[in-house]
Amino acid sequence: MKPSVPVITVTLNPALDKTVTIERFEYGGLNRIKEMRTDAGGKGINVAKVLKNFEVNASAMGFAAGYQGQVIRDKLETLGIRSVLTEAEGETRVNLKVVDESTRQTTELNEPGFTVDGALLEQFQKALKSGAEETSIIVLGGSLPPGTPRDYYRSLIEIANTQGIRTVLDADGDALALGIEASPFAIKPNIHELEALLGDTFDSTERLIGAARTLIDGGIEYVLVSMGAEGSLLVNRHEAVRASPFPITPVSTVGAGDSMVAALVYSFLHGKSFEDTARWTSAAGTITASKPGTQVCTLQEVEQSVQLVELTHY
Ligand SMILES: Nc1ncnc2c1ncn2[C@@H]1O[C@H](COP(=O)(O)OP(=O)(O)OP(=O)(O)O)[C@@H](O)[C@H]1O
Ligand SMILES: O=P(O)(O)OC[C@@]1(O)O[C@H](CO)[C@@H](O)[C@@H]1O
Repeated sequence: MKPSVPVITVTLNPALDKTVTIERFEYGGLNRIKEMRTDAGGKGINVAKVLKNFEVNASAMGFAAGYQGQVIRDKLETLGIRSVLTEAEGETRVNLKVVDESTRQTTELNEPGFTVDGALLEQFQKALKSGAEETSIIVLGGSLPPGTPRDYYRSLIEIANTQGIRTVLDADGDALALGIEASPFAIKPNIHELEALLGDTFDSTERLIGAARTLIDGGIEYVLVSMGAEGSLLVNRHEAVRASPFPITPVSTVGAGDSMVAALVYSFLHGKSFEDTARWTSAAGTITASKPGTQVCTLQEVEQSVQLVELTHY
């Protein structure tokens, strides 16, 4: 019997994340690297890593190319994550994450990635359709590789909708703007992505809730907005809760947003209350922000800290 796979994550543009730590980053100067690590990255892949830690069976689908693509597959296999990454031509990107120890800030340098063609994209749609037969949630995350039509997420969400599968979209720019036209079940923009999407700035929680409700009126069920150290806001048609993270020493915030997406999926699968969902997503993001490289939170760490998240109801 085939094992049931409740979640598929889609990463069309994966990356080998190379995180370098520098004592004090000097723009325009010579910077000596103190520590370095590489992780399998890309938003959907990070979500799959967290779900693995949360004991949820997930399949990481998408593309990969060349030597770096194989490194990613091998790393996922070592982590015990099932991956179905269709081979593309060229080479998978290396995304450089520079952690400045003095400011605790991370600067990200993301490559565009390999180029894909129409035939490969069509093949992927078919693979997703048949792979999703036993799936209840599909997560679509990250940038689209060059050659991908900007409305590709919309087409994948439409496929999921016709199969009665819930979707969570975490993208920015046109990929997000066009993707939401198909009414994904949930989205997780950060505040900057949301402001860019709606062409406005939101200087109060009330205004932010109003913006989220505009999207909900368009057919999305849940909007989770992340705001870095300022925490997050979870909104649906009836409720809105702001979550303030517990104090941490940020080490590398890369993957923090993806950990929130994974906790959102986990909360949906376990039928958690709206309030608990706000706690779980916040705790997951916060713990990952306190870890080096693209390393992510564990189930035990999140369970131990959910009660430390402070909630404000609106
Ligand atoms: N400096 C910080 N201190 C405490 N918590 C943080 C900090 N930075 C991030 N977090 C936690 O991580 C969550 C997600 O952060 P952020 O809004 O930066 O996500 P993001 O931009 O989607 O990140 P990424 O795309 O790199 O995964 C926040 O809601 C918060 O809980
Ligand atoms: O360039 P994209 O696809 O928008 O984002 C890719 C990326 O920055 O997102 C993840 C963190 O969320 C990293 O693992 C990866 O390098």
